[in-house]
Amino acid sequence: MSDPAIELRGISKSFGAVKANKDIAIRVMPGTIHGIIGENGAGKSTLMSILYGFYRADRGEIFIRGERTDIPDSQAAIRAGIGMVFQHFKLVQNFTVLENIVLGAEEGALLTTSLGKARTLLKQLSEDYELQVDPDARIEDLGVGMQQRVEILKALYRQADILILDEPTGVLTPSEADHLFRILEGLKREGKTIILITHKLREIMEITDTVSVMRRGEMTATVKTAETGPEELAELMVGRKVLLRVEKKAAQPGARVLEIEDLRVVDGSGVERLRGISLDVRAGEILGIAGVAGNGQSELLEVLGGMRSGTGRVRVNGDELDLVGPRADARTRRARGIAHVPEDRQHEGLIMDFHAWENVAFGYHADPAYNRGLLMDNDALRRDTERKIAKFDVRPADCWQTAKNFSGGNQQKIVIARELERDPDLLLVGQPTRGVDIGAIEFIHQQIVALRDAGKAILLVSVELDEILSLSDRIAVMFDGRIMGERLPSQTDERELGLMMAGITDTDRGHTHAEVEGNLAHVHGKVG
Ligand SMILES: Nc1ncnc2c1ncn2[C@@H]1O[C@H](COP(=O)(O)OP(=O)(O)OP(=O)(O)O)[C@@H](O)[C@H]1O
Repeated sequence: MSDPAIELRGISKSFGAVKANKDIAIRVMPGTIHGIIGENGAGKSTLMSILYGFYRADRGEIFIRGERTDIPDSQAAIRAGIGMVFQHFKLVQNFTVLENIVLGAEEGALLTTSLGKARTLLKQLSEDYELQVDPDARIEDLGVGMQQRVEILKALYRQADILILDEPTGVLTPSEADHLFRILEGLKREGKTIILITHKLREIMEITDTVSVMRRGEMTATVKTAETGPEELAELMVGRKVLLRVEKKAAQPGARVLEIEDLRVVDGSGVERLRGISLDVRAGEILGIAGVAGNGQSELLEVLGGMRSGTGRVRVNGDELDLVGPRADARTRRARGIAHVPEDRQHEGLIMDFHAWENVAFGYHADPAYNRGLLMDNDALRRDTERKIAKFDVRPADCWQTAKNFSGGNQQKIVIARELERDPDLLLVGQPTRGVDIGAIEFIHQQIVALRDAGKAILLVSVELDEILSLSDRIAVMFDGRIMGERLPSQTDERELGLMMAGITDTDRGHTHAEVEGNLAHVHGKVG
């Protein structure tokens, strides 16, 4: 039997008191796709960062193709044939594809000669692996799916034969994700080794050969994918049975809480992002907005949350909201009973250098419960944060930890805890479970349903059709700044929603698959 492509022995890494990796052992065989799953904060990204030379392990050894290898930095990882495709791409936005690919891998002083050679090699790689991209396109003009292809090409150009992908499908449309999987299968056939980190068990079942489970810093199990199933994996990850479907009673919709008429938003470059949205959400109801990212869903949440201005009419509990001017801000919205979980937690949901408790305190400054005369009652705020952190199982449960040092999923839990615990009349929630593990997804979904059952109105935006279909009482599909139509979850399916998301309605069915793909590519091209 051949040596493992990667073998880690006894890898440990601590950040202060947090033991992110404890005595990890794993063997990844060449020519296989090896999945790594685990709860938020289990230590997956830390382990991959050690393998890619971003962090140094406190202890332990790395063997690449049977040879003990020291990986002090990412140059050493690249020399060892390891490539990494990040969640947040590291491409230079105003460079072309070709320039990005050669960047850092230039051969000599004469960049022009190497650009010529690079172009030939790039063309070859694109053909071999179904990774077509225009070498002269600027990154800023490409959609996320294309940018990801560039990242993969960049690794292949550097002759990586081990590829690490950290949650690669989080930002992709379903058809882009399918394409990515075909690429990964192709790479595997060529003998490459792939490590795939994902929270989506469906992807693990579909594409991996072997799957390893991390739990609280330890590698707790490695199983053959063919010999397991989603329920068993969920239990291995979380240590208990997890409900993979949302359990909820039929909705009991009451009065209209949110009423929107002809809402329009024009962005900074004069492009109309919302082109006359009309919809309403009742008390005790979840309205899900399905759509490919970039079709106006973000602008909808932002204008309702008081983060950008618009025109049209919006009423909450019968009272008109200002859409421009000083009273169109987030603070006024909060006072009107609106809570907002923004889609982009790192930029809009949290201040990354602030402590957890300070982040949980946002928006509560005017609350008499936390005021002591003219000053904030910080002790009361911290006690309150401790309660919320415990309830939402944020790990580590430390209100003095800075936001940036929590794992991605735990950052999301902090924002969700803050906003859901406001007990709002209207909850605006964007991508509530992005990057969140299945145990936490179950919990967050239960909390959203509980809020609905308490008679609150919920406007949910998600690119995950599963989530939209299982949580929503009604679904509206957005395309190109408009509502394409509404459906009841029981009367539709992923296929119909997928077509509507590509701008195709019942009346113009009969489009070919290529036209739908073309439409989607068009949407992406515009979004960049
Ligand atoms: N630079 C850092 N400083 C302090 N603590 C850190 C740092 N990086 C990670 N941690 C902690 O190490 C633990 C493991 O985090 P890691 O990001 O590896 O988890 P993960 O399994 O990738 O989680 P997720 O699924 O949420 O991305 C967490 O408790 C996290 O808070």
